[in-house]
Amino acid sequence: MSQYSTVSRAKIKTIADLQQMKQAGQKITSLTAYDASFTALLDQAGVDILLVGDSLGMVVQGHASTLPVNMQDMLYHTQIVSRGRQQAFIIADLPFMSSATPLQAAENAALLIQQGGAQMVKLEGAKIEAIEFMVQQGIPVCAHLGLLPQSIYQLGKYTVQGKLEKDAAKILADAVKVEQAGAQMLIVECIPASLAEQISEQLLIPVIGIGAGVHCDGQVLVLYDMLDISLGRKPRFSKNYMQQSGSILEAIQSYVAEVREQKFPAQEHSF
Ligand SMILES: Nc1nc(=O)c2c([nH]1)NC[C@@H]1CN(c3ccc(C(=O)N[C@@H](CCC(=O)O)C(=O)O)cc3)CN21
Ligand SMILES: CC(C)C(=O)C(=O)O
Ligand SMILES: [Mg+2]
Repeated sequence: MSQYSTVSRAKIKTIADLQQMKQAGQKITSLTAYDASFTALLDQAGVDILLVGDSLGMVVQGHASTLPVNMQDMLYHTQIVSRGRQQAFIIADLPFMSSATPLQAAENAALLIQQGGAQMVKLEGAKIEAIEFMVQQGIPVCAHLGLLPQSIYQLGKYTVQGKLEKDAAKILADAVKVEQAGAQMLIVECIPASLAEQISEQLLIPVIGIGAGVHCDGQVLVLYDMLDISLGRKPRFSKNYMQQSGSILEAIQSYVAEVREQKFPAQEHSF
C-alpha cells in the first residue's frame, strides 16, 4: 500500500487466504449469492465466500428441488455475482448431471471459471475421478458431502446424514478421499456436529458446514433463509437474522460477527 493512498484498495480473496484462515483458527464466513444487489451488500459486510448455489432453483426460480437447474442458469448467475464483487471469493455449483463424466465436469467447470468468473467450482458427492481430472487441468475444486440435494429423489427427504456409525465412517472416509484427490475445500451439509468436528480436524483443507455444528472451519447458509424470505419451511439449522436487525446489511453483518465469534450455529441449529 502506497503511503500516499487515502483509501484502501479492496483485494479479492484467494484460496491461500482461506487456507491461512483455517491455520490461524479464524472462522470463514459464507452465504449464497445470486444477484448484483445482494452481492454488493454481502461484499460490503466482508463475507469471505459467495456461493452461487444451485439452491437458486428453489429460492429464485421457484422449483421444488435443485434438479431442474442447468449450466445456462449457473453461468448467468455466476456472471452477475462476479461482475460487482470487490473482495469475496466466488464458488459456483456444478448443477445436476453436469459432472456425469470427468471430461464433462472439467468442461463445465471451465465455463463457470472462464465465462462466469468463478474462482472455484463445487460438485456434490465423492466423485474422485472427476475431482482428480479437474485438478489435473488446474481447476480449483470444492467437494460437497453429507446431504446431497441433487440426490433428493434417491433420498426421499432432506434430512440429517451420517447418524448411523457406518454412514458416519463412510462420510469421513470420503472426506479424506476428496482431499487426497486434490479438492481444496469441502462443504459438509446436515451431518452430526461431532462428525463434522472430526472431519475438520483430520483434513488440512477448509471444511465449511451447513447444519454441521460450530466446529467446522467456516459456515454457509442460503441467504434467503437467514433473511427470512425463502419459500416454505426453513431448515432447522438456519437462523432468522432479520429479527435482531434493522436492515438487510445489518442482518448480514450480524451473521458474519456471530460466525466469527462461534455464536452461530448454536445447539438448536445443530444435529
Ligand atoms: N432455502 C433453502 N435452504 C437450504 O438450506 C437448501 C435449499 N433451499 N435447497 C437445497 C438444499 C435443501 N436443504 C434442506 C432443506 C430442508 C431441510 C429440512 O427441513 N430438514 C429438516 C429435518 C427433516 C428431518 O430430519 O426429517 C429440519 O428440521 O431441518 C434440510 C436441508 C438445504 N438446501
Ligand atoms: C446449501 C449450499 C451448500 C449449496 O450447495 C447451495 O446453496 O446450492
Ligand atoms: Mg448446491
